[in-house]
Amino acid sequence: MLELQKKIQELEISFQEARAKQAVPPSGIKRQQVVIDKSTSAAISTGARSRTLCVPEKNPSISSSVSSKILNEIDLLQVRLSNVIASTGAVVVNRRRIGKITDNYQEPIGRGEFGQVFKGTWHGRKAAVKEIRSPWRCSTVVEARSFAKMIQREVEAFSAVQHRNIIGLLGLCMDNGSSDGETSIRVSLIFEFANGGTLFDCLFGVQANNSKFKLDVNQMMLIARHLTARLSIYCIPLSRNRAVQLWSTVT
Ligand SMILES: Nc1ncnc2c1ncn2[C@@H]1O[C@H](COP(=O)(O)OP(=O)(O)OP(=O)(O)O)[C@@H](O)[C@H]1O
Repeated sequence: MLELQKKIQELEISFQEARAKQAVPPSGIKRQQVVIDKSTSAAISTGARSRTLCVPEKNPSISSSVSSKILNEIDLLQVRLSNVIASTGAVVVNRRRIGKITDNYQEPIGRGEFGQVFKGTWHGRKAAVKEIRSPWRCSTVVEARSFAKMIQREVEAFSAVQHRNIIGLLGLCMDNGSSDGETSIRVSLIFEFANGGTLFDCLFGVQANNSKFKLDVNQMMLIARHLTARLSIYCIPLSRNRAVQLWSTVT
């Protein structure tokens, strides 16, 4: 009996020692906690480290598969956009070409809801390059898809409405603007340059009192007729101050 009690005591002691070892991590891991940074935490984080650094725990296998799905979305969008613009004469160019066209983004000329517009030169003529980045880091496939849909709608609208009074889409560039290991989508749209500014500016804004661009009632009616005739065919909703090429109509 005594023998059995001794054995049970020994077992309890070794069990407690084993529990104590599990609770205290080895010193090597403690040192790693100090040097760990946000960018590497996804690959090697444990619950304890994440709490120490307030970095949300990520499952490395899930995030890398999401990333590759987002990259697939980008590829798919590129194919879809190439198809959309195929019949318009617009072309797909690479990022280096955009740098050349805008002279490395030297001259910003405006800002819209989704990004900046830069002045550029396209085959010897003035152009405007609209830079659109996904407004959020596309960290989920759903986010990437919804951004891709928005871009596709914009490009489809410009490709469908081709008229001398509406600026034409000349080309586009699309790539993955990833940084810090996070994926974002970057799109550049190259447009004809609208010398007359926006239609809104011509009717009500800064251009309205400029004798070169000031419109009389007949010209306003003509523009309205041209626009409505074209838009009634396509029924595409355009934003209020969409840049409209008034140059040819006014001069
Ligand atoms: N083709 C162009 N030629 C000359 N200037 C342009 C052209 N496109 C845009 N701009 C300038 O850049 C500004 C921002 O244009 P952008 O199209 O981004 O804005 P937006 O009409 O508010 O569009 P969105 O709502 O889609 O962002 C315009 O107000 C205009 O001054």
